[in-house]
Amino acid sequence: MISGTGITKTYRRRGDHTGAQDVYALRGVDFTVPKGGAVSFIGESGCGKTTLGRIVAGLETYDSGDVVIGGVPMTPLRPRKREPYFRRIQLIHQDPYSALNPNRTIEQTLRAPLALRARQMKRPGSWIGERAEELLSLVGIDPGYVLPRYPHQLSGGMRQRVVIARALTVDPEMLVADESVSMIDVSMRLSILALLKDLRERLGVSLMFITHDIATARYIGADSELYVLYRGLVAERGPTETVISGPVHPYTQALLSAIPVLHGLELPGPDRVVPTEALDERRPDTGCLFARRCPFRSDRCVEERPELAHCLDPTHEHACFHPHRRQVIPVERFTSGGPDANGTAGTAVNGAAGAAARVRTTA
Ligand SMILES: Nc1ncnc2c1ncn2[C@@H]1O[C@H](COP(=O)(O)OP(=O)(O)OP(=O)(O)O)[C@@H](O)[C@H]1O
Repeated sequence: MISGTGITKTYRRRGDHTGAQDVYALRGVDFTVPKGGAVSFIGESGCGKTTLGRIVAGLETYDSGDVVIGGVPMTPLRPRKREPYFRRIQLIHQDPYSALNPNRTIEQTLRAPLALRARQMKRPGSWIGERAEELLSLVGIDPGYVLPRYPHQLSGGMRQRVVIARALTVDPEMLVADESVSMIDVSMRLSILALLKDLRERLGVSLMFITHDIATARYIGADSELYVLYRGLVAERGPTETVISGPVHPYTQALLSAIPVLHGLELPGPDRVVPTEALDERRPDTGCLFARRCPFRSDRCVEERPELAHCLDPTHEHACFHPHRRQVIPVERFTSGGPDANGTAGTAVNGAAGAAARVRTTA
């Protein structure tokens, strides 16, 4: 199990004309990824998703809180002692092209980490080549074709599979997929998501999915958990289907209503939620961070910050003083008819969101 408690991260910037600049990227995030489980983090740009993923993968420092890997808290450990733990968590970058060294063939790319692994596991040299082929087959590409080639000779989808194969060289406990399908051709997206889902089932590897796309979060597993991040805090969390079908926090409702195939919230209606705001993360706001955009705002929201609290279902939590339960009515087809602009695979992925197409007030 991998968890985080109270993780905060503030980027210190040198001041511009407005003075001192601290950017509050994470303001105290708790999460748990069970062994073999899948957890998605969604939220709009700048809410801290990537920062959290990088912290969990050991690639970014944090100010306070802790990351606990297999029961071992990382904060008290010296950086060198943390390394073997963080190696169990592998980040899959959103851009498979920049993630691979253009001057190395795929064989060279895989050999380096596998040689290290062979030493750790006391395997003979012949194991390295065999394992490289095995891993490429596992991610669904022909080793004979791919091994001698350079990244630029492969399609984006193939490159992303190579990146996943490289992540698997260390036998990770968890993969952190940060918008891992956002930069590849839409026709390949669904197959990469299917691959990650398949790896979870076959290898028991946990998945931490970072995305702005609720449909991607939904696709990755019916048993997964969804965390909705807003300005560095968890606004709502719970089983993915529960959150999508009964969003409680007004921000989650606004996110759902923003999906193009949705009809929007009937009450209060997306027009009553201020849809965008030039986020200024340099202000240490008091009260609820969503208050300025929220149609349900009260004086208490402005003065006091809501903590996560249980909904009726104890696995479902929200940070709102005025939770309004709404229910999503699944629809079978797009009402607009025909595939969307994303093409066939995009339709399939977004089709999952299409099922969450109407939201109505139940309480
Ligand atoms: N290296 C950095 N220096 C200063 N500020 C940073 C740095 N990295 C991120 N930030 C700021 O921290 C906040 C959170 O950024 P982060 O990239 O984690 O958000 P995100 O939700 O992943 O956004 P996106 O979906 O656009 O990638 C943003 O306000 C961002 O501008």
